[in-house]
Amino acid sequence: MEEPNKRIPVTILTGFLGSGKTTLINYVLKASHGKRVAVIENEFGEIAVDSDLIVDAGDEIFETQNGCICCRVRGDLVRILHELVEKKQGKFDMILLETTGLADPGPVVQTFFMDKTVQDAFQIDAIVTMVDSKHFQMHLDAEELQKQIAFADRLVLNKLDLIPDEQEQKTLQAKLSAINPSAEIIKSQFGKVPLNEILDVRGFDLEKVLEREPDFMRDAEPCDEQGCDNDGHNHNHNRHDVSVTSVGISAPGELDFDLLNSWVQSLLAANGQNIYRMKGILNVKGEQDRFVFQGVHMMFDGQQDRAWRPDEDRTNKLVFIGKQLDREQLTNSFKACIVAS
Ligand SMILES: Nc1nc2c(ncn2[C@@H]2O[C@H](COP(=O)(O)OP(=O)(O)OP(=O)(O)O)[C@@H](O)[C@H]2O)c(=O)[nH]1
Repeated sequence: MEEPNKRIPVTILTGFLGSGKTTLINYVLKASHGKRVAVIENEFGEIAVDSDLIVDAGDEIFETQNGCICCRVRGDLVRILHELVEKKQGKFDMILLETTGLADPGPVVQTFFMDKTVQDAFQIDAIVTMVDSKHFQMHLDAEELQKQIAFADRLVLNKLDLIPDEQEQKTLQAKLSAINPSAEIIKSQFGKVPLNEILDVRGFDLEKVLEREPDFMRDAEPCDEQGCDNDGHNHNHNRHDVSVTSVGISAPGELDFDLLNSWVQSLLAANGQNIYRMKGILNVKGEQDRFVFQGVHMMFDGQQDRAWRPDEDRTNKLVFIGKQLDREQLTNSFKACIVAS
């Protein structure tokens, strides 16, 4: 076995839907730390847009198949890690692994201890959990969120611009500490954190996990479900709250900006509580730039991003994640914003 310090550190970045994981990744990629970073992206939604939202900083982005790596596509994570060992050895100093907003970090961690090639090549540096200070209390009954907080070595209390009151910030910190007293809490706005507090911190300790959950590694049993695409490692097919679903829309055409605006307003007024997350890259008529569309519950942000590349496919791509999503209604009402050609 190689020396532990020769193994590539992996930062597992977790956090509920829309908490700011991709924003933090972009901050890390743009910062001057001199490290070569490989990013592994895992998305829950039917259509993947995160890899298109990551800045092009010359780093490599690997996308797992859609579906959560904590269950359905765990084998795909192992495949990517093997590829990194076989073809990319010596090309990266660290890995940032972004899990879906609904991931249970436990099985993701197990993956790093169940395969010899992976175990010899990688070492979990820390589990960093992003917490949306504006919305996390709405989801505290979600088991996924509780596990993300409980597993964290570092908790990044993000979006503090939305909670300016210091007393309120302290109350939020106390709530997090009640769930996980040992994780250090780092305050943040738009993912801006001192990088030496989240990277290369040697914060992960399997012994600590085993103290908390003695059966943690014993849970790893082969799956014998027919048709399962997992490579034999443990996972629970009912791990997620099944009432949370995703609707993806992929539609060519140019959008009328005013119609788009009214559509978003009425959508949020009618369904804001149930739409946990929406995001997309849109083609607005008359614009040379991509329009990036982001929503977390009632908070919506739409802005122009970089220019479309000449050979780029301008198909509108968007995804909704939430409860009681009406696919037909969402798709038809969105398509009504496309300008007739
Ligand atoms: N006001 C405010 N908005 C933020 C902050 N950090 C991120 N956001 C916004 O929150 C939205 C979601 O951010 P992302 O970084 O995409 O969140 P995520 O955790 O990667 O989302 P998923 O991967 O879809 O779960 C975006 O519109 C961001 O611009 C912050 O500190 N303050």
